[in-house]
Amino acid sequence: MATRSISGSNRGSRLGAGAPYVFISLFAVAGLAQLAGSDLALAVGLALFVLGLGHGAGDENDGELRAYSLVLVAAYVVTGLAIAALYLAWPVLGLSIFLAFSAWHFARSDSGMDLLPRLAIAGLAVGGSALLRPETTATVFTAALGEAPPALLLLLLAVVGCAALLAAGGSIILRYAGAASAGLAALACLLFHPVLAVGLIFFGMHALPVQQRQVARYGPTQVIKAIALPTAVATLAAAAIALAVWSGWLALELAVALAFGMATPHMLTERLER
Ligand SMILES: CC1=C(/C=C/C(C)=C/C=C/C(C)=C/C=O)C(C)(C)CCC1
Repeated sequence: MATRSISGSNRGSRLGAGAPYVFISLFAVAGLAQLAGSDLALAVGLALFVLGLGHGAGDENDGELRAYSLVLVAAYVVTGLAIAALYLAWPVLGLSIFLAFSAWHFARSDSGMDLLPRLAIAGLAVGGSALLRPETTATVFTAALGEAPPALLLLLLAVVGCAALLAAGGSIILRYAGAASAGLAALACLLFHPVLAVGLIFFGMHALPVQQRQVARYGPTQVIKAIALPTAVATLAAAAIALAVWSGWLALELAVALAFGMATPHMLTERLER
């Protein structure tokens, strides 16, 4: 599948590009969840986001992966809460900024893929569902925002999705490394509930390849030492938030604000050692 790199941009591991089998297995699980109904699709989609938390739980800078210091943890949480507050004050602006950061973050993710498929995957993650499943996407955004999203935002996302679809097609024709993944990302957006499609792209094409690269570069012991505690805390927090929303204790908008807020410092600080 990932047969050739013409850009020469693939340093080190090509796991992300060369592991479509992992992704195909995940895709099959997602397909079963989708067939079982939208509740399970949503649950599996959210679970995939939680499974990917570890890729950003360590402080990876200056060619090293270490545990976050207490000062950095405090700065991270304060920044995350400030962004969550911003999102609650201006949800549409907050969502737009979050999606823009996410696209940038996915596009530069060190997944062993060439640039065009990486751009395709990034564009599909934020705009693929708006293009291919517009009604469900509008419903999900309405629930997340607490208000209907502006038509202009949905249109812009669909345009991004369209460009990304073309980039995925181009990647396949030109047989870039990562083309198979880009094609599967497009298929996911077409076939799956938006949260499941984006969860699959996030975990299978971003978090997992990044984590695999970390293990290859620093060794499993170093990775576990750096990420175990924050991953456990973040996973417990995510489970507590999900439970609180499910039992009606926490408004969904607040949970989404916390999720977007806590993901943003990671996108801003991670240099991915390029
Ligand atoms: C488009 C779209 C979504 C986008 C989610 C994104 C873009 C998440 C990005 C997460 C990142 C980048 C985490 C850090 O590494 C939602 C909210 C699931 C709702 C359904 C449609």
